[in-house]
Amino acid sequence: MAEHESLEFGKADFVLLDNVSLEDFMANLKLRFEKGRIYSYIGEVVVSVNPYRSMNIYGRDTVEQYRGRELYERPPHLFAIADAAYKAMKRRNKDTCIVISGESGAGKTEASKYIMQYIAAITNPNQRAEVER
Ligand SMILES: Nc1ncnc2c1ncn2[C@@H]1O[C@H](COP(=O)(O)OP(=O)(O)OP(=O)(O)O)[C@@H](O)[C@H]1O
Repeated sequence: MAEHESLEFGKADFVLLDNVSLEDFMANLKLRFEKGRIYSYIGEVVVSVNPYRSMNIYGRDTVEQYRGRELYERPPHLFAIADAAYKAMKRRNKDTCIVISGESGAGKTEASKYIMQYIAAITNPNQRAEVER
């Protein structure tokens, strides 16, 4: 069983909840957060909880785990969404967007920075200069 499927960390995707109620949603979110899992999915949407502490989950090694993978192959992460958007953009040759929503202080700006960092890391050096610009 993959690490992110282990029940020890709660359900990685809220669509797998047996009973969809606010109580069960919050209990799963809390369990995951307490185990250091700040990201979860609702299908193709990432739910993020602001950890307010530095997490060692955005490094080069993590980038490599997500590069070119499908969404459900790895534990929920912003990098999985970034990769899916990048792949969709290349496949369709059309602009793509990622919608980030949440209340003030939820971590939207940080999330957008990690997404851009990921895109910069996986594009080739010529494109990277343009992404960084
Ligand atoms: N992934 C993260 N890891 C660690 N700390 C984080 C993370 N995301 C947010 N934070 C912390 O929370 C603070 C607020 O996050 P951020 O500025 O991204 O919120 P925001 O949703 O853009 O807020 P606003 O809507 O008010 O601009 C950051 O300065 C940082 O300290």
